[in-house]
Amino acid sequence: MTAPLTEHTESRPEGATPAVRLAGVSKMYGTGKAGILALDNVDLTVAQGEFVCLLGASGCGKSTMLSLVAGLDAPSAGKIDLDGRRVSLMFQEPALFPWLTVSANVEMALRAKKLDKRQRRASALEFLDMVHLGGFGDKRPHELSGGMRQRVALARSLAQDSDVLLMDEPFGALDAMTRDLLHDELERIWRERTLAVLFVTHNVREAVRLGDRVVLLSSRPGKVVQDFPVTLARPRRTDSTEVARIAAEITDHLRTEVVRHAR
Ligand SMILES: Nc1ncnc2c1ncn2[C@@H]1O[C@H](COP(=O)(O)OP(=O)(O)OP(=O)(O)O)[C@@H](O)[C@H]1O
Repeated sequence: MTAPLTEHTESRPEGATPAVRLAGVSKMYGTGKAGILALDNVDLTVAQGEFVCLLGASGCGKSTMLSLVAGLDAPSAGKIDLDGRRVSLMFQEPALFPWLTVSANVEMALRAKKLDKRQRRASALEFLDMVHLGGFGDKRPHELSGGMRQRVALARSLAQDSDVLLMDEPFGALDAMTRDLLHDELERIWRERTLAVLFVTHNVREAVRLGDRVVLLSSRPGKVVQDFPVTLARPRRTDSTEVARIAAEITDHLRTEVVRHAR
């Protein structure tokens, strides 16, 4: 096993404003003998403007963590503090309404705002422009490619005006080329809007391509075991030797966690 890149001490930049704080968070599904402890005493902070990628074996509680931060479920113990920030969640499946146009799908996210119909439409088109889908507003989802549909989902997430973007393997179903393009777009938007991003992936290179930090969870119950700061200059390339080198080191640690679970 290679030496750790860093032990698990939080590598968040000093003085940065915390956007998401998990303190001693545990999640138990069910009770008694049949209960499943999905997360165990997790401490994690994501700063505003920080991009954090979460890696871990299948079933270690990554999606559980996102759903707790999104407020879809409550922790069994511990505290999650967002300090009033708005959160949006994006999944591997874009989950668009097939009977609505692309623009109307994004407009759905704008309904909470006090905008009239015309303003909503104009705003939706701006968000579609942001993800390079200007001109596709009147199409239906089935007329778009998988990558374009994920762009619509991203536009819809951004339209929610959130400060925190939670992404659960959002590009997992896409081909490598499309994924690369979406990495570039996501990185640009993240920077422009100073978002805090918590991004779940199984793809170690993707984590190193995107993350300011890569956080490794143990096998179930998920605990933060290591926190790898990635200080490579941006934009990075998934196929660069530097990304590959760091990804290989992190993969060694991930493999140790996966093997521990398999025993
Ligand atoms: N609603 C639920 N009820 C009961 N158990 C659940 C529920 N949601 C998740 N679990 C269990 O909690 C554990 C963590 O699941 P979770 O989906 O968070 O893991 P994950 O790391 O996202 O997995 P994967 O990488 O395979 O998507 C798993 O054992 C799962 O079976």
